[in-house]
Amino acid sequence: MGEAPAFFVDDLQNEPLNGFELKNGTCKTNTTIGYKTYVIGGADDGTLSIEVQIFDRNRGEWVHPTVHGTKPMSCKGHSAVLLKDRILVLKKGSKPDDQIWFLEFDTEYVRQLQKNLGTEVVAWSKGVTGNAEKPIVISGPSGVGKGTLISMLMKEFPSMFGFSVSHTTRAPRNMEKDGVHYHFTEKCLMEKEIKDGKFLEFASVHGNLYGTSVEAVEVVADAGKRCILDIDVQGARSVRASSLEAIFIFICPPSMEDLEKRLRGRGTETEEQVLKRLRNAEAEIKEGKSSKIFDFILYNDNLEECYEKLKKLLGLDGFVAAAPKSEPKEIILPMDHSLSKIDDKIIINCMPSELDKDSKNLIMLDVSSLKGGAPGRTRGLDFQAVSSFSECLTGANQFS
Ligand SMILES: Nc1ncnc2c1ncn2[C@@H]1O[C@H](COP(=O)(O)OP(=O)(O)OP(=O)(O)O)[C@@H](O)[C@H]1O
Ligand SMILES: Nc1nc2c(ncn2[C@@H]2O[C@H](COP(=O)(O)O)[C@@H](O)[C@H]2O)c(=O)[nH]1
Repeated sequence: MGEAPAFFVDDLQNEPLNGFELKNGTCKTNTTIGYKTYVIGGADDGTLSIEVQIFDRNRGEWVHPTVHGTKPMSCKGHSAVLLKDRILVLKKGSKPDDQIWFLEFDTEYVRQLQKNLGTEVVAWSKGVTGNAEKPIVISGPSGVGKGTLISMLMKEFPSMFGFSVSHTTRAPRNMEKDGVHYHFTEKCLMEKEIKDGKFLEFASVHGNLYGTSVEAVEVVADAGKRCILDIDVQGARSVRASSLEAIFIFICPPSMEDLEKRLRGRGTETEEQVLKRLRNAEAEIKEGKSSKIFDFILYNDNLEECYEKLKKLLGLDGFVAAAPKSEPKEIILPMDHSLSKIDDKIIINCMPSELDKDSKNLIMLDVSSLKGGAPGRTRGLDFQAVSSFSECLTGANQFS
């Protein structure tokens, strides 16, 4: 706390409008919520970095918040709009997939962090159009055939599913590739990243640390695919308790003897590791069958039959691959724009030149169905091009 020489207290005490750019050239915006003013932006050193400072009006002093989530890259300026629990930040002159960001100040995630850390916290999350399909969590004892079933699904439906690449501290097996099968990492590094909030879940499994990073799940959804997680029962329990809505499937072996045969047959573990995995399997099967974590239990006796059942419960039996999905809507926000807000709709006035004044010059950004947020993406944004403010209220014209 204390001084923040790059910012101008006088400007703030004159109470400029929310989202107003404080000073030409510095490209900062300020947004006042109660007695706090959130100042977003940075000094113009060629590229404008996006920093966050809070001015506490009661105390008359600056607060340097703990900033979580992935921070937006520098840009040529931005606009800011106050929403219920976050500030919408529109970056100017950025690529379509990098122009909408949210600075969360009162979401569940931020409130929890504030409670744990006892400091002022804000968190960044990137805005994404459209929604992600519910991820699929697949659990079961080691050697039951989870990986085999997932590979079959990914091979038959390559454009539909994507695999969540976990982090692990175990050593790679012969054919395993870093970044494909796992992100192979060091224990101390993974522990630090867990502390930094980068993981959706993690667990100690058979003597090694495994975990699903938030990013691992988000990149699959960014690619328009449905994410599949292959994680143990502890991890499934953590995901069940998280805000991620998913379908939970437990794969059971027909018998312990079959499981042992499969594990030994795979030939990837030492005798000591095989015994450890088999010991853990008994407790996992008990929990998988009895706990309320899983929506479905599948017995993997005959592989083909089990695969057919898996496809059936995912609604894929008799599925004929459809034409590829249309590309997501892409718009580029012009540098020169002004903003208005009507309920959950942000109207971006693109200020057309005289030459193209007949064209639609308003973009409506609908923020009524936002989902998710830090430490992942904020999804559910929708754009429409409109030609008048009254059209924004009816939402008649789809952006094309
Ligand atoms: N229904 C089945 N019948 C016989 N063998 C099977 C069946 N399903 C899988 N297997 C074989 O069992 C072995 C273990 O399968 P897989 O590696 O898919 O297990 P997993 O559950 O992913 O294990 P882990 O959790 O250790 O990664 C493999 O050699 C695989 O070919
Ligand atoms: N909780 C988590 N468990 C995970 C994750 N990734 C894999 N696993 C589970 O670990 C065991 C062993 O896997 P192996 O590749 O060493 O045979 C298996 O049950 C996996 O499901 C994770 O990110 N989190």
